Amino acid sequence: MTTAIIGAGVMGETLLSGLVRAGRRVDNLLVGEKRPERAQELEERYGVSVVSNVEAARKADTVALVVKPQDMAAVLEEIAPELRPGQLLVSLAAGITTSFIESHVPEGVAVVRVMPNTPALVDEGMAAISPGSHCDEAHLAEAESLMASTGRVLRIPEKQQDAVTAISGSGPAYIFFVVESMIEAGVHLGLPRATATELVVQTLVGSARMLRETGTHPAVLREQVTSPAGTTAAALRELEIHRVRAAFLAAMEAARDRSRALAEGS
Ligand SMILES: NC(=O)C1=CN([C@@H]2O[C@H](COP(=O)(O)OP(=O)(O)OC[C@H]3O[C@@H](n4cnc5c(N)ncnc54)[C@H](O)[C@@H]3O)[C@@H](O)[C@H]2O)C=CC1
Ligand SMILES: O=C(O)[C@@H]1CCC=N1
Repeated sequence: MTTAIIGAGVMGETLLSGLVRAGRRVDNLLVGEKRPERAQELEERYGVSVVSNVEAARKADTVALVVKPQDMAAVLEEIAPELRPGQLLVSLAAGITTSFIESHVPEGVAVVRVMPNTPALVDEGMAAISPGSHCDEAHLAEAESLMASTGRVLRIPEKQQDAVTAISGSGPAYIFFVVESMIEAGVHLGLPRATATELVVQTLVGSARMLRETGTHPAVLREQVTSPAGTTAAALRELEIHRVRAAFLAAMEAARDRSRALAEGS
């Protein structure tokens, strides 16, 4: 089975590196990438063949589309003449619907929409997948196995994809923003930057493992840290005064709305 990745930027390389780590032979992988210097970098780093999009589409059983949503129509128009019924297109682009892709390719080409995230780079990715209308169980299983090489995979109805994009697709950026803010706060409180960074990163990793390994509700875990009239209660009161919970809700609604707008080409 040959897999092609068209668009090898941040997310395309994340997928490529995951497939290589998972033991996929590079002679079963092809890459289509517009920027020549980037193509050369990937050939040197992975020993993978970078070919034209047309050749990638002709030779591959599965084609992963990892270009920006705004570039999707042009790529589909370019590769459509090479595509055949039964072939699988896996789109990782935010906002782009399976019906949009199906309307640009020959009848019978199977389409799966995926929302991945960058922790896939360390095999801790979260991907949500949804089938298009010509997609059978084998196609969905193939997309699932592609994404399982870099983390967890959830099957979801496509109508949930914009919300998923707002939560787990963009999610790592919110976490990194919180981490950055806590490190800066540590520096303001007089800690050396390296000390603040180690404290925050280990606190994040430890808290994440507690959530996963205990299965306890986050509110309960938070209460366990919050001593009566203690330091944590003082800090949490400030977060509530500054409406941080409401800000998270507004931020994720904005991301969901942006994902919907990308579907309309804006
Ligand atoms: N970066 C992230 O955290 C996530 C990104 N995505 C989705 O992944 C897709 C790619 O995003 P990034 O990797 O962040 O963007 P990027 O800009 O890093 O990568 C896009 C790549 O596509 C290439 N490209 C553009 N037009 C092309 C064409 N006609 N033929 C071949 N290659 C072409 C560009 O040269 C670039 O290397 C987007 O649709 C985005 O919505 C989804 C989830 C998370
Ligand atoms: O910001 C974006 O549009 C992409 C999709 C999800 C994460 N990054």
